[in-house]
Amino acid sequence: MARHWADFQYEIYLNGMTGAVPRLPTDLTRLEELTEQRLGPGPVGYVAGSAGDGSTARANRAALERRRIVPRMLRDVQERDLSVEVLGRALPAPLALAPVGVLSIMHPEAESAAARAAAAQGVPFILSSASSTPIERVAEVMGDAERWFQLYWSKDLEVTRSFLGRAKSGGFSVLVVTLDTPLLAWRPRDLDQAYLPFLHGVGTANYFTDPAFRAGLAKPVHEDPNAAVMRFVGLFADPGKTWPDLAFLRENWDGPIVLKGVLHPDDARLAADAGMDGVVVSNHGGRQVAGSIAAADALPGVVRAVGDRLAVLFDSGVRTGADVFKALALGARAVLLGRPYAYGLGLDGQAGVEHVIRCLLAEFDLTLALSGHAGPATVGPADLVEDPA
Ligand SMILES: Cc1cc2nc3c(=O)[nH]c(=O)nc-3n(C[C@H](O)[C@H](O)[C@H](O)COP(=O)(O)O)c2cc1C
Ligand SMILES: CCCCCCC(=O)C(=O)O
Repeated sequence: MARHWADFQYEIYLNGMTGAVPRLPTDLTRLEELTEQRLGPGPVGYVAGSAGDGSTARANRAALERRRIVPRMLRDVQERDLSVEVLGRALPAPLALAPVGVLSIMHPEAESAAARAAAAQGVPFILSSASSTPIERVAEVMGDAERWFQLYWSKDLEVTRSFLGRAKSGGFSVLVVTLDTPLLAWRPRDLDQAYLPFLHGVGTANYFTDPAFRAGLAKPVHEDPNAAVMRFVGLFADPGKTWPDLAFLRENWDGPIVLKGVLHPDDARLAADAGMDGVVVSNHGGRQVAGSIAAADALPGVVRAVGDRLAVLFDSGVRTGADVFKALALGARAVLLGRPYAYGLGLDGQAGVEHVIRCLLAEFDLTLALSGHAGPATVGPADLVEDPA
């Protein structure tokens, strides 16, 4: 019998009989405010902030909220199975943790704690190439759990080659290539505080320990940390890349490749034509193009264009189990979760991330059941209407 994620609610109520209440809120939309109270304004601003006037981040939420579920009754939802197949992998639920860089600003155990939490709950962890923890150290704590690697496609070919090799050796099986960050966007919340973690003593150890990255430095990182930071900022991405360049990645990675940050159906078609295996419909949580289309509004067009050729994943704005349901109804195979798990990490380390995963999936399980579905396979556009308001 498949795991019933909804049982978490009775675990909470039963614990309550001894007077215990959850350490963190079960409504994940409350985590941001709590993190803000507990951690300094710089780190929280970096995580919570977005591009320009914040309109894209707001639009992400509005596009999900505008769509309403129309529940169906009397459909035998006693036994439920949330598992899905994504890119040839059997996942216990349609969820993965999105790549989030420099997690040490949230918690000293950073990516290791988040990866342990994902592994404990059976959810894939997508390690950012801008992580505070080297690939190898994250791999060590993950046992044989599912792990994917996110690549910022560097200007330096040798650094890219080195990352691909290290990720492969560490058992990372899917490559997620982020396309929407060839430059860092205009982010007023960080600018007003003149705070960017990478320039404020929070190194990306993943780069700083990389042999190809270090080979380009005149002095060891500890002797000239500023030079290391400037080399990172100068090469982490490459605004000069174009679609034909994907051939290099296809030749140098033998597992599935997923392009993250696709919003236009034509870009999704180009991804399929380039031999990619999937796309993440995402606007980077509203952190890149202020004024861009909400990710949930872009999803149906991408699904129509390539849903039969590529695995279509989704992120940006997912905060509730109902959001996961809505993304699937719009055609996503699975969703990635960003900020909420970073807040969970900041508030309670590994336990906080596990709490976030369990709350989200319990609520998703209940949303499915209460809407008349025993699993993700039967969820579709007919389950949603657009709120006219
Ligand atoms: C603090 C922070 C750092 C991020 N770092 C990365 C990164 O290193 N690589 C990447 O592809 N996306 C990165 N993202 C974007 C996430 O992967 C994801 O697309 C986004 O957070 C989803 O939106 P949500 O936060 O509303 O769930 C980052 C997001 C945040 C909030
Ligand atoms: C100058 C390095 C920027 C890394 C971007 C990390 C990220 O994806 C985000 O902040 O969003």
